[in-house]
Amino acid sequence: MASLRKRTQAPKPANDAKIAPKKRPRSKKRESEDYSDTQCEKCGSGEYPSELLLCDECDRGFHLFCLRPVLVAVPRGSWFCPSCSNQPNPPNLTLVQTKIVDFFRIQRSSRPAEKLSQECKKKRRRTGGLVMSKKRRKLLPFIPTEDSDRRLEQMASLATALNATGAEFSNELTYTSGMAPRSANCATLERDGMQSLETNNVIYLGIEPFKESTRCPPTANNNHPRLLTGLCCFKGRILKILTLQSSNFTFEVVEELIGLIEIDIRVMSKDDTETLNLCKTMMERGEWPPLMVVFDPREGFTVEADRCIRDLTIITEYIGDVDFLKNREHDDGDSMMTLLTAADISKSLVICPDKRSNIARFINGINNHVHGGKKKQNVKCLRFDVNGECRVLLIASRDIRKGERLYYDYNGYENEYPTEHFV
Ligand SMILES: C[S@@+](CC[C@H](N)C(=O)[O-])C[C@H]1O[C@@H](n2cnc3c(N)ncnc32)[C@H](O)[C@@H]1O
Repeated sequence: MASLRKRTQAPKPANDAKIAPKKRPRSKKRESEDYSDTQCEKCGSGEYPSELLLCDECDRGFHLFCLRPVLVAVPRGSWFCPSCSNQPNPPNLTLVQTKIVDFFRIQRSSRPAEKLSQECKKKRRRTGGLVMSKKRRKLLPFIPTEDSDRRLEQMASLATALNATGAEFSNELTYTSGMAPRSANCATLERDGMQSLETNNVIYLGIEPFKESTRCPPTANNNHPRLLTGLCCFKGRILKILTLQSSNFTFEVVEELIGLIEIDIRVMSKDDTETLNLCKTMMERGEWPPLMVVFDPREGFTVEADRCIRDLTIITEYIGDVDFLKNREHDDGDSMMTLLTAADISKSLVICPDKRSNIARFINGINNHVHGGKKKQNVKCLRFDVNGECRVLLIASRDIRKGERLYYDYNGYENEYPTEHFV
């Protein structure tokens, strides 16, 4: 089975075996040839042969990690090196802006865009300014750039990146025949419990050990059947709940979660759902998040903040075709995202943004293997239960300066996504 390289915030599925990338399988006529002395054209070394990729045209070798941008998996099908492929590098970043409105299917609204901006600011005022305990902080809507010409440039940059990668724009998860139906996206199936935007559950990830059966903590919502399994915090300790009986409020702790050093405190409420909907409505009307897609020779496409963005601001939802994980075991896409990790692995879902997507798939990842990699992180990837369906959001995890590049951790609880060669 090919290695399934996907970004995920969920624990690694039990049957998802990790296999190092293999040397590219050669076509039959080359079967007899000896490649043992192949060297990488970039670094000149023949080391790490399992990461050496051979060009199907010139037969020269390239380490996956020496390519720019870095390749994280051996591509399926033919692969041509930079000189044999016709792809310009960097790609041409010009796009006729008159087509932008059609490209993004912007609605010509009877309600002026400024009105939405005001609504958005009013909402921020309600939550901003106050000194609140961290667990009461709410998600914030993004604030679009005021200059409409600049917004067009932002949209053009995304349209260009989407065109270059052959993807169509979409701002909603898509359910296509032959893939997972919408009914498969059922948050109750989530193995580790989801946070509901409808409830007030507080999820903490921490480092303290704990092992015993105990009374249900007040933070767990006993009326909520979705939380029969999940994580919760009790007196500062992190518990993974196996059973939660609403009659006597007891639960069994199956696992202590040690080593999840990220302290993550979120209160989800109806307000957050409203905020998410506001962001979507703004985008439908051309009130765009202040983000610019740029091309970097080392990182490929990457996303920059085009104005300052405050901590906890919704940056974007992760969008693409929803499919069963089992259908994607041989997919070499580097942008697959976990949507649902079900106890029954055949029901687990992923988001595949290769055909339809938005700006989320161009946001780059931190290097999990270098000291200071985490410092670059300014975005968090969070999964939510929104009205019974799983959704993935990218949210600012601190204040972000104008011009700063956005990065998040492609690996949640495991290090399945290979980031060791990331800048
Ligand atoms: C989800 S895509 C992100 C967008 C991508 N840069 C592109 O051009 O389409 C993930 C891929 O981006 C590249 N990438 C992401 N983060 C990176 C980093 N910090 N350094 C170098 N390459 C990175 C890797 O090639 C990875 O396979």
